[in-house]
Amino acid sequence: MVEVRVEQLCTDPELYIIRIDDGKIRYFEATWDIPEGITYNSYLMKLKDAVVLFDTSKAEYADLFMDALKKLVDPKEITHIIVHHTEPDHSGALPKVLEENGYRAQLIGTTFARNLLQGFYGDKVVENFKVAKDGEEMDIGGKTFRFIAVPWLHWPDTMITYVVEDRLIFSCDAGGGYGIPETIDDSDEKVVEEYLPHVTKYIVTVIGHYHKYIVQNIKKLKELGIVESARMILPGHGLVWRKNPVRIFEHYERVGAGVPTKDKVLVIYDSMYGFVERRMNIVIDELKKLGKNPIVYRFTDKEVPAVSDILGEVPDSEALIIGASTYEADIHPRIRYALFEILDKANYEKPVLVVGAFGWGGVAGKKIETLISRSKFDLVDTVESRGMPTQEDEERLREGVRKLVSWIS
Ligand SMILES: Cc1cc2nc3c(=O)[nH]c(=O)nc-3n(C[C@H](O)[C@H](O)[C@H](O)COP(=O)(O)O)c2cc1C
Repeated sequence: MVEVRVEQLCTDPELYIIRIDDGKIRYFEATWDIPEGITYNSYLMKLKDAVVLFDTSKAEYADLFMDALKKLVDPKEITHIIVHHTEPDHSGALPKVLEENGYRAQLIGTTFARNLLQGFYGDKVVENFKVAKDGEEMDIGGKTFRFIAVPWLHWPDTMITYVVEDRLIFSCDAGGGYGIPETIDDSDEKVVEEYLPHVTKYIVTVIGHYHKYIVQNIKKLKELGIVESARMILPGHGLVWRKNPVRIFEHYERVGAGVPTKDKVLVIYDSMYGFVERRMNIVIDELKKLGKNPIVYRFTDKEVPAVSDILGEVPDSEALIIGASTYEADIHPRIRYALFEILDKANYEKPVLVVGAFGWGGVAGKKIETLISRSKFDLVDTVESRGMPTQEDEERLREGVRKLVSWIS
């Protein structure tokens, strides 16, 4: 189901959110399973002699968006449209808004944003585009709007807006998450607790490839002194942060840095006929004996977990154990894909134990070893053997887990 929510966030300045709750989407960016859905947040600020729109929505929901917008303002009255990020989940409805606005509004964004919009929607859309330089300030409707570039959060075009007098941070993708929270803001702790894992999953799947920029850009914002004193952080997805605005960026920092949750070990494996699974049961048993908390994802002939969920588990794991069978002289395809995405999106300095099973010649273990050695992960050991695990295999597997655990502590 798709719904639109419009709420006034504050009276001074007069600020509204237009939130499209997309419960229809299944695969964000045509890749990431999100049964939890997503919201696209746009904001409207009415000032003395200016009406400012911050981002829009997806093209698919342009009519829904326009109907909601028209309840707040005549589109012709919009004087400025701030484009923080041009990915079409935020810019898709822009051509429609401009059409109904009669192309009167000035667009504000980075040079990259200008070029991307032109590529997506043509020349007319960028006819009245003002390029904002990093740190540049503009007086709009009697308020100081400061534009701060945050490249790679999540594209090269991305910037945030800080409204100086009101200490408001419009952060677009930075500070966003998957899910359709019941509330608009972070006032309900239960809602926040349920939402934060969706934020982690969003960070890894969407921005994970650039996760070093998360830490860098949030450091930059902190050094500018705008985070600690922010009255609200208003992202392009998910909750608005006003009870505790710093919390969302602290969460982003923790995910970006891969800060572990004590004792959490992520265990991923495939098993076609149960041989890898027998090994993983030994591994899980040993982990539990050592007081660890294994979080297990298995690919079998009955279960196929979403890789997006697996990715969301990586940043706060202390370590990973990957089990794979050899499949046509390669890594089993499900683990190959999951591993490829982990190494691309969730590449952290964390120890890894590799477990393998084969029929006639082990290849998966060696291939995983090579991939791990080229990543930030640290290979602790590879325990690979043929068919049914023997007593000796069991001892090697338990020893491998002990090595992994001593690596963590
Ligand atoms: C389609 C298929 C391809 C396989 N390819 C290989 C291979 O190239 N080399 C090999 O040593 N074993 C191969 N095997 C055997 C498996 O690696 C072996 O049976 C392993 O123990 C499977 O563990 P599992 O039942 O937990 O998946 C293959 C098995 C299947 C079903």
